[in-house]
Amino acid sequence: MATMSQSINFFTSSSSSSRSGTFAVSKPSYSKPYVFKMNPRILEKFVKRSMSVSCSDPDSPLPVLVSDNGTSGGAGVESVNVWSPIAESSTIEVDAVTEAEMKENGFRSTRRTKLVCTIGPATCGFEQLEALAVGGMNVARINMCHGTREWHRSVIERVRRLNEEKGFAVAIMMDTEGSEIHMGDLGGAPSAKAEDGEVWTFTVRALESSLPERTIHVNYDGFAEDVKVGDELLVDGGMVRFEVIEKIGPDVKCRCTDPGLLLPRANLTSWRDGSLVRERNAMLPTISSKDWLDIDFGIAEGVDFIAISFVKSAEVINHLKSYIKARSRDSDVAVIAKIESIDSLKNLEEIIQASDGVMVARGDLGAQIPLEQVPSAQQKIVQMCRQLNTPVIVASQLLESMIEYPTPTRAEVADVSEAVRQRADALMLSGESAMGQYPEKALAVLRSVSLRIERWWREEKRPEGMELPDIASSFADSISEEICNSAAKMANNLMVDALFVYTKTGHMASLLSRSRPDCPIFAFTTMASVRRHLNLQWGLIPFRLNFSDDMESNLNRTFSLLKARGMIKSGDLVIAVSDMLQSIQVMNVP
Ligand SMILES: Nc1ncnc2c1ncn2[C@@H]1O[C@H](COP(=O)(O)OP(=O)(O)OP(=O)(O)O)[C@@H](O)[C@H]1O
Ligand SMILES: CC(=O)C(=O)O
Ligand SMILES: [K+]
Ligand SMILES: [Mg+2]
Repeated sequence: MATMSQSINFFTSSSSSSRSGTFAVSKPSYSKPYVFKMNPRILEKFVKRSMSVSCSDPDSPLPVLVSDNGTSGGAGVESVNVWSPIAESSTIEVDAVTEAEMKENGFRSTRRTKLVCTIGPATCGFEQLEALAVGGMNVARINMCHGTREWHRSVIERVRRLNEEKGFAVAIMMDTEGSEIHMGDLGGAPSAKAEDGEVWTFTVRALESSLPERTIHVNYDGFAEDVKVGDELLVDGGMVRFEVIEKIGPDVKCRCTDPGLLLPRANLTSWRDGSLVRERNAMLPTISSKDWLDIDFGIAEGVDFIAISFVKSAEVINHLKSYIKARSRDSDVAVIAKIESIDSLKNLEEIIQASDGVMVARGDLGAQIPLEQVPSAQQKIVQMCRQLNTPVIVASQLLESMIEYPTPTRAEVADVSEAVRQRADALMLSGESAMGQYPEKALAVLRSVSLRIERWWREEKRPEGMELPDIASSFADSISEEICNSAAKMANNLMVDALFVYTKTGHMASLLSRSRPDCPIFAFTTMASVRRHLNLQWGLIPFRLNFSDDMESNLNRTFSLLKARGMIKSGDLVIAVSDMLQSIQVMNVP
């Protein structure tokens, strides 16, 4: 350790409410601030005189007590910058990766598109999760179709620990299984190959012992009654195809017409005369009894998002939202509607209105509508979500080949680019990160393609071309909406460096994000859970910060905190808005 010779500067602020005698210290190379405690009387004196103190004296008046790694510092510690003479709970929280990125490349070039990773056997260890967080994962998704309760709990626990220990704000999304019709788990085999012309039996029979050869269990009891001879049976939306040739009680004999690999629990759909068969299977509940148990589990574990598979109407979303409220009054679990059925496309607007977020679940969607209709459906959903201010995730097969290979195909890169160009809030990895061979590489591809396309968009100064309708439902909301629309427009016209928003609920931040401004949006919020929710939304850099109703002092404090950590500099032009004050402030960082 270097000997101590540099000075400590106190940045005082008029509103410093808690001169409790604890203040935080940071040095650029430490990811976490050091926290020192000192005699409140002495601190008060420093604060009053706004003075610089030299710590070179071993008998310095600073009785330094603790640092973040538990060792006690003291007069012998390395030189440090004291950036806030206030309680440690009032420091600013942002993850080390964002901070480092902002310092290195400037915050203008931070990534705007958010990234969701499905966690599975390839990524469930603590180090693997950390590598994903470092690689830019904003949301970790667990799919209740796979894995045990204990497994899910351990993943949630590790993500939580990662956030606590490393300062990330990775949100957790729990995805329900839904009443989809799928195959059994192939008796433990990782896959099975179906060859052209082979006859396979799909059965609803409860099989006690191991499965006979070329026999697949189907989870839906009505399967054998719903299908007819001549129907086409699609596995995973057409990865493998069969023709139904005979029905014998609970057994359905099928001949393979398109060979391929059958994966455990793969989804099944049947088609008749070019359309999806909708018999009794259309009556299955959106939320099954197993899903309700999983939802209870998710609420109890405090996940940030619950994604509902095969949503048909807004009703189920509203039903779940009131259930969540009833279960836990101050729960803020957000509900994501997965658009992956024909019915959801019919009721798209009401579903988007009712939901806190939407997922374009192209995997199953492509099994329910002809594949060539998926791109236009995606574009329509993304646009409508933006208009109604609902965050939207584009999911499935973005980099499918990277499950096996370390580089993506050109077509996959073009697909990712298109989703970024449509300005979706987030992109999602499924098998690529859950069970693929190159999860980190796949994430790196999403990251670099997003950054490149976003920059291209800004450099080309592409006109927005989207009218944003008024969405406010009250006069107060209208004011917020007008302020955010105008602030975003001003930010573009004045070419400001950043938008700042101080928001307790996150609503103002989402309204700014909706405008997709050229500059990044620094969203300051008091609650860690709001910070995690904002991590799903386009262009937001969420910070946790305790702030007051006094905007002037909030701004001064934020400037000091961010300047001291090298995240902004004097002269940067900023526009600030807040929940508390109905105004737009434009200023240079002092
Ligand atoms: N928890 C898990 N345990 C084991 N394998 C998993 C797990 N999560 C995902 N996988 C594997 O990764 C693949 C892709 O994951 P993904 O979540 O996209 O599932 P999916 O089965 O395609 O269903 P969905 O339509 O719900 O997305 C799965 O088919 C499965 O093989
Ligand atoms: C993600 C998902 O559920 C799908 O694409 O079907
Ligand atoms: K699912
Ligand atoms: Mg699906």
